[in-house]
Amino acid sequence: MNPLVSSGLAAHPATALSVNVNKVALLRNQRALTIPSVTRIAELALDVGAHGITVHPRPDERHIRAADLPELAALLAERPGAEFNIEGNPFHNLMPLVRRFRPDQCTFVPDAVGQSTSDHGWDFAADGERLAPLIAEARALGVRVSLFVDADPAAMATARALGTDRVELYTEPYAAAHGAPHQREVLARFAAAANAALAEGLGVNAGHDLNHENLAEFLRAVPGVLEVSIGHALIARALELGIDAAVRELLRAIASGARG
Ligand SMILES: CC(=O)[C@@H](O)[C@H](O)COP(=O)(O)O
Ligand SMILES: NCC(=O)COP(=O)(O)O
Repeated sequence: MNPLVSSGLAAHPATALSVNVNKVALLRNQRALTIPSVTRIAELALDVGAHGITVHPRPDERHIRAADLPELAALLAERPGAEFNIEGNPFHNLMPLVRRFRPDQCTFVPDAVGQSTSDHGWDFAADGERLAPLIAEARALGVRVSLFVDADPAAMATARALGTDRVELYTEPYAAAHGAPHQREVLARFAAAANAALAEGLGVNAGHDLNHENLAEFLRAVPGVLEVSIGHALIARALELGIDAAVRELLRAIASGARG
């Protein structure tokens, strides 16, 4: 049963929380040591109710390394229902990892090799033709595919035609608008994009710069969000509160958003 429901945090199955552990690896990589342990933090997050773990092993291995994935995959394999989501650019280093680890989900992100962080969704006019066979390959391996997209309702029919299972709405524009006068307008755009995706039969994920302060409002305004992946702000909060409390804080925000 969904931990949110079993824990009483939600009256019904709600949006799943996937904890992104990139920033644990970023800190670990500053020394030739094994602490903080990416796998241990992932384990603690799952223990307190996170639905899954997300990693974004970038080609330069600035944080998550390919060597981190076997232990994480083994941890998740021990947890029935817990999901492993591997993000990356399928034209760079992602596909060999998808083929080897066959995660529950892979999220195709159009980042350039040296890009400082993810900051835009796919340009299907430019890349759609190259994406389609890779989407088909991942799905044939039994891996759900999610495409990282901007909140553009007009792009959802193309996303569907490319064969993806889900889209992940890039939420930094919402996070940047949170609390500002134009927040309502920005949320309306995200709601329109989510409704367009749902109308195409796509699942809706969301992520980037979501946090305990902005998450509930997002979920109240944007329909059908199956999964949020949250990393940077969660790990920052965990430095203050501890990982248990930081994850529980987000689970409460999800439950609050689900209640409307
Ligand atoms: C795709 C996305 O928005 C994030 O999942 C991404 O993993 C952030 O990457 P960094 O942690 O390297 O900023
Ligand atoms: N896909 C978004 C993600 O995994 C984490 O993004 P962030 O919370 O680190 O901005």
